[in-house]
Amino acid sequence: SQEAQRYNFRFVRHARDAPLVSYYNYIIVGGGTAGCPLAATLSEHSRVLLLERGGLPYGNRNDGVVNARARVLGGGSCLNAGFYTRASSAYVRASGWDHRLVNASYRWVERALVFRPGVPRWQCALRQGLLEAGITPDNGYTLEHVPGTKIGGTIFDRRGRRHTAADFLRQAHPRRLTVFLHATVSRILFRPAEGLARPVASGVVFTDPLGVEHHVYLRRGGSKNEVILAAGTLGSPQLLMLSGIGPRLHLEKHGIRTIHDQPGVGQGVADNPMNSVFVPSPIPVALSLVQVVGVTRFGSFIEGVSGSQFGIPLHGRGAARHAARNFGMFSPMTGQLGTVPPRERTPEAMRRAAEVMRRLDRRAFRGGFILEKILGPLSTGHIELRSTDAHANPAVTFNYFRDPRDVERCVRGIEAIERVARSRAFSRFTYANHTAMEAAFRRAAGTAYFPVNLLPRHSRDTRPLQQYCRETVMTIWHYHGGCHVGGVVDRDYRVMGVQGLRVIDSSTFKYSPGTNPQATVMMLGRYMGLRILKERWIRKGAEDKH
Ligand SMILES: Cc1cc2nc3c(=O)[nH]c(=O)nc-3n(C[C@H](O)[C@H](O)[C@H](O)COP(=O)(O)OP(=O)(O)OC[C@H]3O[C@@H](n4cnc5c(N)ncnc54)[C@H](O)[C@@H]3O)c2cc1C
Repeated sequence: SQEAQRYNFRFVRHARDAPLVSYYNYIIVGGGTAGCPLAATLSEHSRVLLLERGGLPYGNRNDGVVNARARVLGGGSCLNAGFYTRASSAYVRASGWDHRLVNASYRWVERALVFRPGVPRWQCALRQGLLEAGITPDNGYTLEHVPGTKIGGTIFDRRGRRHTAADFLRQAHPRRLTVFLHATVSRILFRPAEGLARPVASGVVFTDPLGVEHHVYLRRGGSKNEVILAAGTLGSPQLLMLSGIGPRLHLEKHGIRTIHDQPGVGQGVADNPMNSVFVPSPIPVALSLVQVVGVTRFGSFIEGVSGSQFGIPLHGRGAARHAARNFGMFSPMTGQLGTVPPRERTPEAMRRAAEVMRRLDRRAFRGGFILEKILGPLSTGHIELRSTDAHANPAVTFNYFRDPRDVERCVRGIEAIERVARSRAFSRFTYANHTAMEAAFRRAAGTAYFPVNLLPRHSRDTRPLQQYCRETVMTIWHYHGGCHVGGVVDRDYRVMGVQGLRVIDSSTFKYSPGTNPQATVMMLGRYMGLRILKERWIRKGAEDKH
């Protein structure tokens, strides 16, 4: 695309043009939120290959809880809500990170793609409502994670244009970095270590869209050369297992030869439950994604998105025809709240879903969501292979709300949302006469046909808010874990029990950092890139002296 050309991305190529065999100092699997800053940083001094199964983001306009993950250069940063906010200093301390280097890495990220949002009225009302609801102090605009209410950063610029982790590649060394797109890595290669018990990663195999296998090896002679997985929470544990690193019994079930029996791979994955309340507005509401957050002291973070009728012209000719086909964020076809499961999206299912939506009162689409995400969470699950095909999604179980403390956090979050919705500050965006509005909605074809997840109803809890939390749980797409620090990787993100292999992405987190994770995922890519380069040069200096 023109944009890619403007950025001078001559090092980005299609996998079908890749040689069948090639050699690099670092092979990074996954050009996502962590992989791009990592590749840009490592290319400052070494030959780096970045392999991404998706395509370019530029020029592209377009358990029962339905979820999504990215397949594009830039990863999750290409489809997320764009909110940018750092981890708390307690999180940084607990992670054993170097505070100074963390701050320098956050600043590097922020110089490249973080903006201060222009806050529309609905978000201003949310902010004031949060303060009225007692989520204080008012911290103004800040990227820091602090209790109270604040405006955070965004990766959308003032013109509303999204910037993504792929933008970091503008800072890469253009002759030291090679990126292959549409390159799906199917396994990591190992060679037996001479005289050592631990197997050594020696390269990877990837397939191009024609199904041709390409082998990439680490250059020999450099003991610091490495394969680094940055394939995300679902991708990295999957690839470790496909390569023989994981729970032995599970690998044997799929006929995979065990390279290293590692029971922690795929364990401890978590997805912060998100529950939201749609607040219908008597007046049209401008589109806004997350800009404001209330950081409560009871372990719940409150945010909002508004103007869900985006894509529907509010006035003018063609508005009705357009509205009949487009439900914006609710769209069964494309919207993040589309509730027809991806595999069931047949034309007939889509037609039925659209029909139900068409019967709803148009006013049902005017307003905004106030949502809450819980800290942690304490409920965790696991990832398992479904097959040995690297293109197939693994099976993921998050066990939402298994730990009752998660439910209580949700309940307190929903109570806070109710206070915000009833606040004086929010009054122009809510109906004074709630009962009349509810009756209008009930008449309009019934929202019962409009579930937000595929979970059974009324199964566990009879207390109304607890039940509301369980029944309306969605994802906020902040899933993490599966390759925990201390379980699968050590504090330097090296996979324990093997050599020459690290994992650097959201799969290493035990808890989701800050209120929203992308800032820290990007920071980690830069931070670990700098640390790996430093290790390399210290080592090289020592070797040069001998
Ligand atoms: C809809 C949505 C909304 C969100 N909103 C926000 C928000 O507002 N603020 C925020 O902070 N966070 C948000 N997040 C979360 C945030 O975007 C993620 O936590 C983050 O992107 C995870 O980064 P990652 O590097 O771990 O994985 P990813 O960014 O997903 O990168 C993994 C990459 O690896 C590639 N890959 C996987 N397997 C292979 C393979 N075998 N071979 C080659 N390539 C492979 C994938 O295609 C992908 O590009 C949101 C996420 C989503 C999905």
